[in-house]
Amino acid sequence: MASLSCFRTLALGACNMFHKGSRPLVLCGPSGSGKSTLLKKLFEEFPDTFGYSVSHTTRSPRPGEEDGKHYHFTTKDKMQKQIEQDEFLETATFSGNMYGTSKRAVEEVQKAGKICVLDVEVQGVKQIKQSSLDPLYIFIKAPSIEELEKRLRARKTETEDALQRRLSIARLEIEYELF
Ligand SMILES: Nc1ncnc2c1ncn2[C@@H]1O[C@H](COP(=O)(O)OP(=O)(O)OP(=O)(O)O)[C@@H](O)[C@H]1O
Repeated sequence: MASLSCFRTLALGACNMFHKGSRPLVLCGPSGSGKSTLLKKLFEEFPDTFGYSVSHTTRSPRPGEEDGKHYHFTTKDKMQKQIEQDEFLETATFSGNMYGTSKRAVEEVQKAGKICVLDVEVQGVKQIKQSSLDPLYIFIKAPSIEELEKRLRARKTETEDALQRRLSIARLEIEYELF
């Protein structure tokens, strides 16, 4: 995959050039652009260099998902309180569930001596830009909306409704260059 070597070079190069301490990387791009695919390969290839921050969510765990590993599973009340206490870098609501990245989740990766990588939606990017995190941003560009649709259909993870929702958000993100 050509884009993987570009991404690898960019991620490592950016960290070598700018990195003092452990400056996080924020990865963003439309649904289907390949963020998870690239991250999976990056973590496989450099397990000691990069670490993923564990997000919070108020949705129920799916079979096989472990608390603290895949997500920090929490309640709306608890998460709301933590947001009020300024413990989150970014939060979003999707399909009635809250999601977010806590400051502590990033610090835990940094304490382990790794560069923290965050995979966030456009709303999250806007919030992170207002925070003190000061990360490096990597935008994964989509080849075309048609290609995104083809990839998301082939991934077979979405219902038709969810797929259409993702595509209309992607279309707006691309048209208005929201990133
Ligand atoms: N460069 C590529 N060329 C072709 N197919 C790809 C490429 N990158 C990823 N894919 C495929 O496209 C689908 C979407 O990729 P992926 O899940 O990584 O996207 P994503 O950006 O993380 O999406 P989301 O934001 O919805 O989680 C996957 O089935 C993946 O195998």
